[in-house]
Amino acid sequence: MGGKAWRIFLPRVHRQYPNAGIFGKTTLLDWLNKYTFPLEASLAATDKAKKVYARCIERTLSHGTTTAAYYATISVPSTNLLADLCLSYGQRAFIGRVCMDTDLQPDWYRDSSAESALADTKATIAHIASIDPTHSLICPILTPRFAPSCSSPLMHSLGALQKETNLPIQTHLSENKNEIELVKKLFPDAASYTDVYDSHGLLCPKTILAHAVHITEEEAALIKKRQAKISHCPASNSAITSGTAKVRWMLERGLDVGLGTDMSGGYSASILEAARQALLVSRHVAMGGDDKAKLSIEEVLYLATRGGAKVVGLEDKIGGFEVGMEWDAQLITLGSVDSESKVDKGLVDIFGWESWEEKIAKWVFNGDDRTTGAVWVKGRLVHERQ
Ligand SMILES: O=c1[nH]c(=O)c2nc[nH]c2[nH]1
Repeated sequence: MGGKAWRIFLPRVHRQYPNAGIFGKTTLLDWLNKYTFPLEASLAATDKAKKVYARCIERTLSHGTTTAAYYATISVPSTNLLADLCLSYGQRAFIGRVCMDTDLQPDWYRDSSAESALADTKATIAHIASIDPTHSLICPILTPRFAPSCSSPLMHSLGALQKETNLPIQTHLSENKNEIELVKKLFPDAASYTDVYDSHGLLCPKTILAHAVHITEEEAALIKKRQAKISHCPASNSAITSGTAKVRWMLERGLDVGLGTDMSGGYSASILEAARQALLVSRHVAMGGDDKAKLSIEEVLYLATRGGAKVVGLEDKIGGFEVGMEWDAQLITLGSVDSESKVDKGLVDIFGWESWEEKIAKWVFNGDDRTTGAVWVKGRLVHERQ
């Protein structure tokens, strides 16, 4: 496979990158309080944020991630810094200044009001307009963290801003059962968790809903009707014990699904790892009695490439090799075992008798950043393995 190129996208990353792998036995709500809010708050210090974000971008590029949707933090300077860094490294990115104004989060890490959250969101939008006016590489993304984090006025104002600007939106949906119970308590009049977003004008074709592990038939129908998109985050869903999302079930209902690493709920910066985990989680769903739930290698690679491109609304530009698309690609190099059984430097042992499909399968299960030789975004070489 050396000399061939393959594309990979990453529709979702968090700013909690330094916590990758640190989650203990927590689940979503205690994980947020114990690990996530303290780290995010600390990134208001721009020298620390610079170190963290630069490494995160280098790391995701080294794994072949040409496009990322980032949840930054509530801090405008450090969110703007993330946008600057993505632009200078050449990574295509959606940059979200996180909105969260309720007392779910501690007073030392939350927006002081819906008005200030909106004003700070606009400040980041203005900054990105100043560095990339046509959003050719960097685009703002409206980011209400999740329903329990946001007051109704804040969600309404972000819904109105979306209508005014046509910018994309990202948020979390139905990740964990305790979270769903909390949403029911906080929004007793809503028909469902998904309906909370819909009734605030936040569900549209440009909405990326992360997780959606426990959505009901009615919620799937509403997501389909609004043409909102789903980011499946299998590593995170397992790591913080959220549940097994039923991706086959989503696809059968015509939903658009891509993959997310969701660091640091997820432990890895690699979208290839997310593809692997999506395949394995689908087998856990199958073990629950639905054998057709299993996803194939082709299907998880679709989710990681064209699926992800559609989730971020760039399916006409990236995700495939059609004439007229932009050159976002990675070069993948496998190993080879020679006749004396000496192994070359490659990571994946190819003996020479494997079919093309078998080589791809070996790569999916055994590859990592060492098999990513080079990465291009919009034709620019943004990573080369030394
Ligand atoms: O995976 C997640 N990461 C987060 O930061 C978050 N916040 C709310 N819900 C969340 N889920």
